[in-house]
This record gives sequence, structure tokens and C-alpha cells, in this order.
Amino acid sequence: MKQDMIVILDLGSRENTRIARLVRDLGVYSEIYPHDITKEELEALPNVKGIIVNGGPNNVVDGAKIDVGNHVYEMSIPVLAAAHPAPKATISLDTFGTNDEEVTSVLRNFVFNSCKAEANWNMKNFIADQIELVKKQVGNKKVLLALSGGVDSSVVAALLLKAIGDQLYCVHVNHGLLRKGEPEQVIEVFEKQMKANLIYVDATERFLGKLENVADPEQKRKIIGAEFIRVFEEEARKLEGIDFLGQGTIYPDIVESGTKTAKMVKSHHNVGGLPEDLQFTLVEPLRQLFKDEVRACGVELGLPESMVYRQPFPGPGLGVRCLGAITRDRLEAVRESDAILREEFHNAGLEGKVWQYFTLVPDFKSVGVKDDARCFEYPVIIRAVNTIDAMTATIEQLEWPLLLKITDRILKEVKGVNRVCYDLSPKPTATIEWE
Ligand SMILES: Nc1ncnc2c1ncn2[C@@H]1O[C@H](COP(=O)(O)OP(=O)(O)OP(=O)(O)O)[C@@H](O)[C@H]1O
Repeated sequence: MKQDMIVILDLGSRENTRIARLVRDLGVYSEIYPHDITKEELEALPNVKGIIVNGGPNNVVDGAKIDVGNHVYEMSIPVLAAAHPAPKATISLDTFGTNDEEVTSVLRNFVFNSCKAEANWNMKNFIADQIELVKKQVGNKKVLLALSGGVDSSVVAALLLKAIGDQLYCVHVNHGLLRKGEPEQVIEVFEKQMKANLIYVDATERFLGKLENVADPEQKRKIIGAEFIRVFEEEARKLEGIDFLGQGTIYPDIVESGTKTAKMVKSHHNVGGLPEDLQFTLVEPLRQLFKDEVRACGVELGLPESMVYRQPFPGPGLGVRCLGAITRDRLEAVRESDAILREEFHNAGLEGKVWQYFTLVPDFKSVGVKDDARCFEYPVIIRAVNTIDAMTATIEQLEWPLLLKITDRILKEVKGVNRVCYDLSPKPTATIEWE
């Protein structure tokens, strides 16, 4: 193992994530574990140079104070106890302080002087360590991975390929709701370039059939999710002797599901809902990474930037941007207009600058004129928003010439469309997606 590690024990503090990031900013890898980690579990972690017991006022669960076991202090590993009474800490603090510089100076002293950790955290070493761990976990067994072509599953796929090569089986499901060029890119990158075992399933007809005449957004999402599990399950059953399921779980997924310490564990299974008899052990090499680190990992693994810096895309795909009951003509109009929008944002240097931008097509028509004749066609609505946490969002103030150019191209190139609108609504009151 190449990297030293500082372990942060979670006693419910909201600061855990910040401390982990600040330790990593010092160049030392850090991971967060539940407060009730056992002696054996702690001993099994590689290269632990120091432990931070991060206390604070949230250390009460169901009326009882929670604490770490005494073994934490008896392992001859330096311990920093912050806002927490500790029998034998190397360093005890009342609190970590509020500004990052203060906290960093305490951490620097602990990490380098007390723990003698080396600043050897970088993507190369992270990848090398994860490869070693995955090899140890998987042995000569097979791993199945649902590969969406999104950032997280693509980075996991690339990492697992490096670790176990053709013991990895990737399944990419085309549900007919992917963006233009996406299934082609998955095939090009993973099958042609990286030589992965890629199972490509074109289930377009199946999904669109199930979605026919379904207008309720919740119902649409449910059908897409359930059908995805069914297709994936069928593929899994065709393959023999699979013991592991690879997943692109990343640290924010774990925090969102509620950490163990917060007693909110709502198991986060990305590919949730697989039948009971399909029992897999999970392989989740990115589970301790933040999104920007996942991207850096993807770049280091040689994935194309367009994949690694892809904007967020909803699970049900274009299905929720073809409003109401999905029809093939409107779905095509969403896909084509979205491709134009992305191309023009790329040309204008806005890619990576605007958080999310897409088009949608509602299920009503308006009157227009084309070639001197009256026409009755769909509008395309453009949405471009910026946000930090997706809880609130502001709209991007696009330049008029760019908006006019995109409008012109959509009206000329997309079939069945006679009108383009720009959605000016922030969140709140509007959500980012329409459905
Ligand atoms: N079309 C698909 N084909 C294969 N797997 C998929 C597909 N869509 C989703 N998945 C699987 O379900 C997981 C969760 O999908 P979701 O749309 O919530 O994306 P995510 O958590 O942002 O991950 P990613 O960045 O990999 O898409 C994905 O990581 C992937 O493993």
C-alpha cells in the first residue's frame, strides 16, 4: 500500500467531511468510519497513522451518548480528540475552531508531527492502492457492473478493468432515453478502446412500450426504475458464477443516505431492488471519494474529458424531459435539441461553467408558419441553471446572440418544432427538472 491514512471516527459531527477534506488538502489520505468500529476492523485498515475522534454536541443518539471503544486509545496510534472527553489522547482540543486556517494548523501539527504521516495522497497512489485492495477482495472471481456511461460508474469501470481485467462484466442498458451519442460513446470507450467485456442491451422498444400512454411523472420514474432492474437481472442470470457487484457509490451518496452513526442507515444500493436470490458482495472502490476527486481519478485512468466532466443527468434520462406521456416524435425532438444545445454551449466555452443545461419538449402544440403554410407543432424549452447544492438554483444569464443562434438551429434542424422558449425560473419556485 502506498498511502498513509488518517482515520476520522464519526460521532455525529457535521464537521467530519470538512476535516477529511482538510486532511486530504494537506496531502494525506483520510477516511471516515463509524464510531463503533471494532478493534479488528481498525487493525485491518492499511497504513493508519493517526485517528481523529471528532466529537461535539451531536453525539447523542436516541437519548444516549455515543462514544468510541477504549481500544481506539490502546493501539499505539496517535489520537486527536476534538470536543470529546478522551482517556489518553495525544492531543485534546475543546473545539476545532471555525476558520479553515486554524483547523489546518492543528491538523498539520497532528498529522505530520504526532503521526509522522507522509504527504503521499495523490490519484496515482490512490488508484494503485485500490487496485491492490480490489484484487485482494475479488481474487479470481467475477464482478458485474451496471455501466450507465455517467461519471461514477464509468470511473469504477475503468478502475476495475485495471484491477481485474476480463473478470469484469459491464452491462450497459440503452433504455431509449439516453442522450444523443451516449450508448455509442460507452461502446467506443469501454469495448473498443479499453477492451472490456461489455454487454450492450438495446431495450428501447421494451421501455417505450411500457411507458406508452403513461403521463404521470412519478409513474414514469417508477416504470423506468423497475424495468431497469428487470433488464439488469435478466443479464445477470445469463452470466454464470458472478459473486460481486461493482458500484459507483461515492462519499456524498453515503452521507445522503445517512451515516451509520446518525442511525439513519437507509442502505444505499445504487442498483437497488435486485431480487433476494441474486446475492452479491459489493465492490465500491470510490466510496470514500468526493465528486471532484472521482473526476480526477477518471482523468488519471485515461477516460475522455467529455465523460469525466459530464453534467449531471437524471436516472430516468430524457424520459422526464419529454413531458407527459412519452411519444417517439417528441423524444426525438428532445434528443436532437439537447444535442444542439450541448454543442453550442461547448463552442461558446460554457461547458463546465454552467452547472446543468438541457432542453425539454412539453406535450402541447402551438400554431406557427413554415414555408408559407400554417403549422401546428411542439415548442422546445431551454433550461440552464447554476447551483452549489441542487437545493436552490439560479438561471444562467445567457447572451442573446447565443440564445438566438441555438433557437435558429433548433428551428431549422429539429423536426416538428416551431417555437423555442427560455425558462427564466429560479429554484424555488421551480425545480431544476420539470418532472
Ligand atoms: N442505462 C444504464 N445502464 C447501465 N447501468 C445504469 C444505467 N443507468 C443507471 N445505471 C446504474 O445505476 C447507477 C445509478 O444511476 P444514476 O442514474 O442514479 O446515476 P449516478 O448515481 O449519477 O451514477 P453514474 O454517474 O454512474 O450515472 C449507475 O451508477 C449505474 O451503475
